[in-house]
Amino acid sequence: MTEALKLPIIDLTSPDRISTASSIRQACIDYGFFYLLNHGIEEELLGKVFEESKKFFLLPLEEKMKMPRKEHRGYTPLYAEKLDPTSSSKGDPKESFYIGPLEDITTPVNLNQWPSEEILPSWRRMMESFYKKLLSAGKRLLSLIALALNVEEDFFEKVGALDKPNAFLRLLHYPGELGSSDDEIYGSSAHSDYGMVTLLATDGVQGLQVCREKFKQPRIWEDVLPVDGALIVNIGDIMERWTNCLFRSTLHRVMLSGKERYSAAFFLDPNPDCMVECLESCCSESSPPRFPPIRGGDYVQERLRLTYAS
Ligand SMILES: O=C(O)CCC(=O)C(=O)O
Ligand SMILES: [Fe+2]
Repeated sequence: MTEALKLPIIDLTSPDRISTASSIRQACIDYGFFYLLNHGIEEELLGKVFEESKKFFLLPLEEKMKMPRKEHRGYTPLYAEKLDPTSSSKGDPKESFYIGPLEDITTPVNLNQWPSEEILPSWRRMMESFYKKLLSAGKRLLSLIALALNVEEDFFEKVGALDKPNAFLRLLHYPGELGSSDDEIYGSSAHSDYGMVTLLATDGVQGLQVCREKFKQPRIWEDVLPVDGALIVNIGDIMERWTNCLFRSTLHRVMLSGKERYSAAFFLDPNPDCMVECLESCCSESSPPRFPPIRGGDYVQERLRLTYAS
């Protein structure tokens, strides 16, 4: 049995930033998840993004396989990824498409791959516009998160996290038909996200679940229902490290229901060279740093290597 969780709702445009920051702090301590309203992504754009996403995933496999995931950009077919590396399944039954930074960070050429304009004419323009708006919402949110952590609101800029952040937009498609093995009910198996924050849009089909106590057995899973007009935001492992586990990077998964599902996750990771080191406001003599400092890029790289290992 699962219960639906009543997550806090945060308004990105609220003029009372101090009270918003305080609500964010509580949400990140209690759940590591919240809903975000007034994020600046119009419903019309979101509708078009899902339409275009659907068109892409409907292409023949051989067309999609012309852009296999390379440098973490492009298409991943069904079962390519196993988010829970301890699971015995052959991989997660979902397909996806990754779009990386529009402005490249370490290379002179942009590494993104795009479907041909002849096949999907407005696809690239639409996804680029979506990416930019998500990045802008993410940056505004991080200034509130900084306030929530009792540091200056431009903290994440000052430490270099937001100077060309390593942000990835991932379009996801979960199939409508259920597979034959027991493991195939998990469209995304249990995992936490790797970066600072994730902003998630869904097509309204239910499936996301969270487990608030990741170290407790048996695990208790609660549904996160879609809320009209809201993005679902969650804290990632890098933020958990920064905050010495004050903010939780909560375990989550997607259950397949037999109903096709589309979603789009925006993983806002810091610039790879940014050092992630316990905030002074999150440690004390009685609560020393739990993790050594690490380069953001090294941390994320290792996590990705594990999920795409087999
Ligand atoms: O599709 C979803 O609702 C969530 C996907 C997810 O958690 C992920 O890709 O990290
Ligand atoms: Fe996730």
